[in-house]
Amino acid sequence: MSLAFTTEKQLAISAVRRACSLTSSVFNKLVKNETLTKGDKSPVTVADYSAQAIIGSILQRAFPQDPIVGEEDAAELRSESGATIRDRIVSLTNEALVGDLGLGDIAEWGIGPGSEQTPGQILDAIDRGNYEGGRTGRMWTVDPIDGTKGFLRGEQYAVCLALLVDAEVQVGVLGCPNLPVDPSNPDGDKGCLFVAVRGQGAQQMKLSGADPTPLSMPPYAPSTFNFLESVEAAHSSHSTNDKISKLMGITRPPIRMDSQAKYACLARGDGGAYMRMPTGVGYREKIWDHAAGSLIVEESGGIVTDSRGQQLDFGLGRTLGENHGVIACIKDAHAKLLQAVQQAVADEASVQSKA
Ligand SMILES: Nc1ncnc2c1ncn2[C@@H]1O[C@H](COP(=O)(O)O)[C@@H](O)[C@H]1OP(=O)(O)O
Ligand SMILES: [Mg+2]
Ligand SMILES: [Mg+2]
Ligand SMILES: [Mg+2]
Repeated sequence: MSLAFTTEKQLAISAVRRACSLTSSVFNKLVKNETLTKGDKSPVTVADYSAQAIIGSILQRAFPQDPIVGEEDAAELRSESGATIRDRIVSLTNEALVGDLGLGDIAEWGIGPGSEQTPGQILDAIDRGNYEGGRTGRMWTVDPIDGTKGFLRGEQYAVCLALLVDAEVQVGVLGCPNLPVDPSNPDGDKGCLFVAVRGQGAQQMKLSGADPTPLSMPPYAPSTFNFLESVEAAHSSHSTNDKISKLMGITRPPIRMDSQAKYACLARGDGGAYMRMPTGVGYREKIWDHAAGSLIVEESGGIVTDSRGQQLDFGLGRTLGENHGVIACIKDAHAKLLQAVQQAVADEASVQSKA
């Protein structure tokens, strides 16, 4: 019997790997005027656009019927002021597309020597990410660089791609170019790829595709349990985590890291929970920030819910809807953690109502 989603899994690995080699090489060459600030004040670089163009272009060739919910769009690049950055993105994308075929790559996906695209095709590949999402059918979701701030600091970031079918994540891939392959040797080789298919487990491999190893989360051990959380205090509430941590009796400090690399690290046994509690500014979490990572954690034996204990709903459109936070955790610690979360949320609400 052939396994479900074999082609989709291989394609997602190939696309993410190609995008990762681009982001790594751009990091070393990035110049100041290659970073723009978007309407919401967040940064976006030529690497974000080019990585989305690569993934969009490969998906277009392999699965032309599948819509894509992607973080970036090409509107700015189509404007007159976007000409310089557009030319750079076109040449970076083509450089990456024509790179030699690697393990599992298929030339029919529009990669390898001779696969150049026109500027118009490259902008269209980025704009394929404009799909609004929804509850039914197949769709991909892509975050070409998750944790752009981490990328710019030379720290953690992730290239993220997931396939959803009827609002359920079926395939998830995270490429983490700056993540140590062996967590016990932080100064050793860097560059990991994490992949999961629903019902088939999760694996870590090197970015080259070599050395696939199954992931399985360790059982709950109170003495080593701690939180993974954002570096940026504006993205999730450090102070709420601190209260939850005290209620749980956790003594180890949190591990701060940008991007969905937190899901990947949790899946391979770091910390014990990835906590993303809202900061109260009305921000809605995006589906591309959680689809791949949540499946990787679930397929490694973990559990992912919001702060009410409910499953994340990927069928609401481009966002996860009203923000009740995200809690990804070792399965047998989840009930205890949820109790502490609800206590902390109730305490915060009562302090606010008295203020
Ligand atoms: N106010 C906010 N609350 C939560 N997440 C945010 C907020 N602003 C931006 N983000 C998103 O958080 C993600 C990074 O998370 P982390 O802090 O865990 O690394 C990015 O996708 C980033 O979006 P963007 O890509 O638009 O910058
Ligand atoms: Mg961004
Ligand atoms: Mg991003
Ligand atoms: Mg993101």
